[in-house]
Amino acid sequence: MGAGKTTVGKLLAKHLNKTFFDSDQEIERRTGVNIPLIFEIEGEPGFRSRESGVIADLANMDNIVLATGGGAILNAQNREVLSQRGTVIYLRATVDDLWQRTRHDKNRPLLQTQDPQEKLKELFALRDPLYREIADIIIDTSKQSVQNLVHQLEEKLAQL
Ligand SMILES: Nc1ncnc2c1ncn2[C@@H]1O[C@H](COP(=O)(O)OP(=O)(O)O)[C@@H](O)[C@H]1O
Ligand SMILES: O=C(O)C1=C[C@@H](OP(=O)(O)O)[C@@H](O)[C@H](O)C1
Ligand SMILES: [Mg+2]
Repeated sequence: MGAGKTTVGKLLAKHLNKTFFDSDQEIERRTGVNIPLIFEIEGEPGFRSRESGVIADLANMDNIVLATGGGAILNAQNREVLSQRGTVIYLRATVDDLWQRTRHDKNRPLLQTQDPQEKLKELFALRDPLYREIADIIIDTSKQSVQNLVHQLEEKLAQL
């Protein structure tokens, strides 16, 4: 959360002339409600099930850039679908960057806790190895503008 998937993904799609999708936005479009309300009504398991459905559907499409939610990596089926069907980019960020980029946003239910910094630290420890497991490209986003990241990604993609 806060790595820049939605922001960088959207600009990357524009540069590559591909259609952009974001699994969270697609869930919101399909349900007509926002992510916090889905967590409130269905809990994290309900949200994860919707997320897997959306990722499986979108992975059937060609010529797209898909930004997932940060927790999509937790599910083995999602990892399998993403690695089989796509070129997986891991936008790596420090816990401090993630905190700075998410601290004023109330739309991430998992961070609405007493100690969101500790939560980000926990999630990073759990998820970093899983992202590494399927990433084709790993890019460090610290102190880099979104524009700059997109240029670097275009170069790295061309080299694959
Ligand atoms: N490289 C970056 N440098 C500075 N701010 C960034 C960078 N990438 C994203 N942001 C900002 O961080 C916030 C979270 O980005 P977002 O794209 O929603 O991340 P994610 O989808 O991975 O949770 C947004 O306000 C975005 O503008
Ligand atoms: O990391 C997570 O578990 C989540 C990340 C969010 O997406 P972003 O990574 O785009 O913030 C969103 O899917 C939901 O709040 C859960
Ligand atoms: Mg996002």
